[in-house]
Amino acid sequence: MFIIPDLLDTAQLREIRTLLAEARFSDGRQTAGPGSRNVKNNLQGDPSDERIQQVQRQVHERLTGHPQYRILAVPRIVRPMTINRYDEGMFYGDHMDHPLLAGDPPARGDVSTTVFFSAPDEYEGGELVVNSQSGEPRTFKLPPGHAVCYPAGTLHRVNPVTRGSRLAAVTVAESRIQDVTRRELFSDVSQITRWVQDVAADTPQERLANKVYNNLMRLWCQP
Ligand SMILES: O=C(O)CCC(=O)C(=O)O
Ligand SMILES: [Fe+2]
Repeated sequence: MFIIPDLLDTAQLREIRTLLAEARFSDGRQTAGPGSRNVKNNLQGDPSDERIQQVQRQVHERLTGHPQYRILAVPRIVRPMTINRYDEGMFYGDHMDHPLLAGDPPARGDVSTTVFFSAPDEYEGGELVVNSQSGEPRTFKLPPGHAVCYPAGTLHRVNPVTRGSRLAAVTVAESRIQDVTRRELFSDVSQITRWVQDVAADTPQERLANKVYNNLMRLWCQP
């Protein structure tokens, strides 16, 4: 699980909020699977609305190009963003994101992401609660523009919003490395390799670090 601070800057957030103020939203239950239909009560941006498409594209581009996301999620396929809105009384109860993502190309769900658009003081409730591997749940109510990524196989929920409205974008990605422990180890190795490349360019140590990194990639990464 990791946080990407300031994935979106103030100007982008302002533009997104302006677009979403006018955009069409429809009942999120329409896209819920059988396992989550009864616990889902939110609104989703209508993907046929040009304003929604613009927000989807902008956030997707920022996320998929972000160095921290690339290193930590090792994404292969990142699904289009879904724009979620929770007005007063809305929530999304405990559920898991679907392991197989329909679409072209089909993908496996490995890493889920929420990008927060609303400031924490604009709404009450609405926390994203993610059950971690150890069973101790973690609660997120992040500043606008921040993102949180967590393994798609963890149970999570959005608490009922009791005042105001909560806007966020979510997506699920297939990682080049399915196993979460390997993914973390690979991210660590890629970070230390970059550091060695910086401080010890053209040394046997750099060549060794590159070798380990490349061979781990060959061993674990799906092309
Ligand atoms: O809005 C969120 O933060 C997460 C929503 C969610 O879990 C989902 O759309 O699958
Ligand atoms: Fe979810």
